[in-house]
Amino acid sequence: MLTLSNVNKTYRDGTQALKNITIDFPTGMVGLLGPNGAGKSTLMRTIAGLQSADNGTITFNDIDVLNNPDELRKTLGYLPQEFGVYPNMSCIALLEHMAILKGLTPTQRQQQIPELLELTNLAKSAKKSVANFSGGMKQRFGIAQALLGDPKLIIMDEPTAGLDPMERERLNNVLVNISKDKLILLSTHIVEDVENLCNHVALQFNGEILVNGEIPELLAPLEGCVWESSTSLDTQTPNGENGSAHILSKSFTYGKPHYRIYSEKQPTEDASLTRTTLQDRYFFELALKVGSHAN
Ligand SMILES: Nc1ncnc2c1ncn2[C@@H]1O[C@H](COP(=O)(O)OP(=O)(O)OP(=O)(O)O)[C@@H](O)[C@H]1O
Repeated sequence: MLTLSNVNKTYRDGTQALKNITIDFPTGMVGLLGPNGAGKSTLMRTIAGLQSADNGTITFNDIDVLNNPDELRKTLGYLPQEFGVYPNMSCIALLEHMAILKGLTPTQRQQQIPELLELTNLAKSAKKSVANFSGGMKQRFGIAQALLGDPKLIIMDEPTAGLDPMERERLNNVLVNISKDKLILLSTHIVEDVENLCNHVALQFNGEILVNGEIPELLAPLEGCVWESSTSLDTQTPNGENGSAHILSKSFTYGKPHYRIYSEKQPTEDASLTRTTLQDRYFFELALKVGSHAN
């Protein structure tokens, strides 16, 4: 269990990136979902002990993370948003090098490196230079290095960013296979990835955690109130006679608009009730904070 209590972070220019974050993350695959600038990377880097918090406490099992980041590092795997420039080394040589830096013994290295290459589907490319890998292969390499030493806490900052659909699917398969006895914290602004992979999710916005829980629990309050419609609402009716109604999202099908509307009663003539998705809850929470964005 990872526990954060009253964690705050304000950057030197006055940006308050974390506002009194108090949250528990259970074992398994956990999604941290939020728009650009929500504070996800700041939170991930702080949990990983890579930057300080102004105050508060973070514990992972019995480790006091903020006061003892070296202790956490022994059981941490971290996949940053940007890896920077890769040296011109083969995939296997670079993994070997990183394993040595992580303190793995020769026996552990001999056992783990081939296993990780298989798991991440890189065995056939082991002798190729990582610098020449495609974006998806680099992300899979990032996961392989994060898993060296069998860490119990794995932090992945936007692992699927910039990947094509096939590579995203490949990466998702790898992630599902490794999440058995570990806490994998995955930050993203792609709702679908969280819905596909995670049972537990925290929604972050403007430095705050808006809601946190198992996905079915988060969807329950909106059940029976999400409608699909090809027509928009005439006006937003936050407290109108017919109860509150607002547009959650607007998309297009073959060029025609398609609305998802939150409403306690049928909001338009052609509206039909539909299954609530995590995206609906996400937009519902954002609308409460900033107003509907989809008129
Ligand atoms: N080193 C820094 N100095 C000043 N402000 C920063 C710094 N790093 C991040 N910020 C600001 O803190 C806020 C949160 O940024 P952060 O990168 O943590 O968000 P994010 O949710 O990861 O965003 P994205 O999805 O775009 O990566 C933003 O307003 C950002 O501009």
